[in-house]
Amino acid sequence: MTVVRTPLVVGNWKMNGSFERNQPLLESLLSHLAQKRLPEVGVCPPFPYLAQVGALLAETPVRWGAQTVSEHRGGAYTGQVSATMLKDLGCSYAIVGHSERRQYCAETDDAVARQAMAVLDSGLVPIICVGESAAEEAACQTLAVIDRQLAPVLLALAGVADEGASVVVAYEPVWAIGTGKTPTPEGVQAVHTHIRAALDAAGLVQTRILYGGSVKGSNAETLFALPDVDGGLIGGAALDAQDFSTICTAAANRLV
Ligand SMILES: O=C(CO)COP(=O)(O)O
Repeated sequence: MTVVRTPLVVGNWKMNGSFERNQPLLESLLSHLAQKRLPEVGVCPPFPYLAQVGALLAETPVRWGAQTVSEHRGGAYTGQVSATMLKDLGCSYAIVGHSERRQYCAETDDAVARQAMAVLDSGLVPIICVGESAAEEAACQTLAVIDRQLAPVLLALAGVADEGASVVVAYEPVWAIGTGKTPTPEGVQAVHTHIRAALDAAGLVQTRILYGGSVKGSNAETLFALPDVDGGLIGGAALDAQDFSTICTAAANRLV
């Protein structure tokens, strides 16, 4: 049986944007995307801009989501935002376990798995990030690190395997983020093959695997032509409407 996975491109704005800059960026993006064959496309601005972005993107093909989320459902967790609140804001996605959160906010593999389940339980799609550091890559630990990061997620998802289409995994080598460096296409494919096998073994055949880390308009086509790359998670290039739209169009080549 051939499994069809809709290609997906998500822009992670990180801690960038302002009310003033968001509107022209999105208007320009929408005009670049108009009349194009599109994959599924989303943007994840900082929390304060979700309502603005949601209002600008309502009735357009572009969806929106958050960059992190609480693992808790509600209550005395000062400063945290729950998945149901994101749902109220019209979000489609929440990124969890981004390496910047693992690094700067000490998020653990188990906490990331709990966040992913909170997102899933609220009817949103978790985009679960995994990836090795430069030191881990140099020590040939890439696959071991990814297995360790994915293990609690796969355990938590064991009971909800039929929700595979509602889960996304993003492979982001930490050393490729914001550096202009990317693994070779063979290197990307090797890791994606490994993740694909782990997901398939867990019954998550519909789960999409994105690549992230210095994706640009200039390399997107090569990366998205790889058999197990279902799209991309884009940082810096998502802040440039033209570059981001080129990346989106490259992913549309995967549409069947
Ligand atoms: O971290 C990333 C997306 O989540 C990737 O960032 P860059 O595309 O800027 O390398």
